[in-house]
Amino acid sequence: MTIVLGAIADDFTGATDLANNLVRGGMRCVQVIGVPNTLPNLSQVDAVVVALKSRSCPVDEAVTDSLAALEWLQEQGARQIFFKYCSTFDSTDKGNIGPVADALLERLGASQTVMVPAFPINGRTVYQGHLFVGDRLLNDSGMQNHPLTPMNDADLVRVLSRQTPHAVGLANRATLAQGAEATRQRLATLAADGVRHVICDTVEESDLDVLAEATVTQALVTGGSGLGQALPAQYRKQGWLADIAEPGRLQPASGSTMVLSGSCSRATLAQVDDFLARHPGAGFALDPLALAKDDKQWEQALAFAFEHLEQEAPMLIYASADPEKVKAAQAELGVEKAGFLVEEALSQLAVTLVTEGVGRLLVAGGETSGAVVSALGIKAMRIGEQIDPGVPWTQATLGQREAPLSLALKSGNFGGVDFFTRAFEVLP
Ligand SMILES: Nc1ncnc2c1ncn2[C@@H]1O[C@H](COP(=O)(O)OP(=O)(O)OP(=O)(O)O)[C@@H](O)[C@H]1O
Ligand SMILES: O=C(O)[C@@H](O)C(=O)CO
Repeated sequence: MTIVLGAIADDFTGATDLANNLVRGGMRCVQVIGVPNTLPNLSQVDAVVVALKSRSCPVDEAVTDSLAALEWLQEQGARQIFFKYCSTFDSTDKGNIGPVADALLERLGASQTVMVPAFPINGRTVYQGHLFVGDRLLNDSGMQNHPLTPMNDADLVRVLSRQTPHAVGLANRATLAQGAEATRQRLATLAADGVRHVICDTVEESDLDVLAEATVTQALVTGGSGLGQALPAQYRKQGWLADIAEPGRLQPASGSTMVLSGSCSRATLAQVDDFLARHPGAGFALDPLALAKDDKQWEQALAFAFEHLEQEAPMLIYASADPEKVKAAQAELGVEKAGFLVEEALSQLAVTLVTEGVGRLLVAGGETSGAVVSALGIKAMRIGEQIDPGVPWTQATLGQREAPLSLALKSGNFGGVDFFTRAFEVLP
């Protein structure tokens, strides 16, 4: 039994986002953390998403890890490879989207791939190659303040051209409106002209269906999870998928609840405020400047958490802060150290508190989720019910727990304003 789709995700929340859409498309999907040391049982699996922490690491590391994931997915017989990155194209002029896509194409012996970041249901659209978040251009959406990958240019052809030596082209909406065959022709014409990466307009969900039909036989596709919601139907048309599988049912959740947030996105800041308004006194703020001095603040956070564990009360521990505070910490500590201090503190709190009884854990932020999940030693996750578009509940088996850990990894920009409260209400 071979798998149909093998996906390589550049962060952990993006991995669960894509896995969620594949499951909602009727595929049996498993998410693994990194390349597995031991082969999981894939006999009843149609798609595997390999979650990496390769979005903001050095380019060479991102390429090496992505190629290792590709090799493993090819060994599982994947018919198509999907490189999943952020719907807001989170990257810098160094990469890592361009260099990783180039390396995957070269290893696959392919000459072209499509770049489809859009996820219209969550307000991510592309028009004439320009990325919008809602009605704002990317560089005016708040993503210009991202702590690690500030996005200051919405023109994706220009952005990607700074990351790769190869030609970047555009398949615009006028082409997509003519249907899948016209889109295929456009891609072929661009390929004949040596264009290796094609940014694809996407304004409505129907554009994703056209792109999925036009690219289902391409060795590599890349983008956000939106394309992942359209591809399963095309796999069925190809005869690669037998039936529509029901979403996996998670086991009943158990243990105390906890929210950890390292995301500084506008959406997450609003979710933090909403939680604190609903649960006065249930939040503890971490500050990287304090964390840099000594262990005092971390110990205070732990004491806060133990107090709430005893009361079985909801709790939020967060470093989420407005751009001015983030920039001040980065100015004093450096971007990388500030980020590391927060990720380290949150991940170590997660390890201690899961051992002490937390069984329902919500983590906000992709890099933050990567640090927490890796510190917990999680190797694979089952995908459950969707909470909001792009964010499902998942479950993972941990050595130290009899019952599985219920885990929601929330992409920074996703989820309704009441997400930190409502997520636990929809958990089975
Ligand atoms: N107060 C702070 N000062 C400086 N850096 C911070 C602060 N709080 C969080 N960070 C860092 O900012 C980064 C946030 O990235 P993360 O990917 O976790 O969130 P996000 O980008 O909003 O989520 P996503 O990637 O899912 O969109 C992390 O490295 C985190 O450690
Ligand atoms: O596509 C998105 O926006 C998310 O899945 C993501 O990548 C968050 O890091």
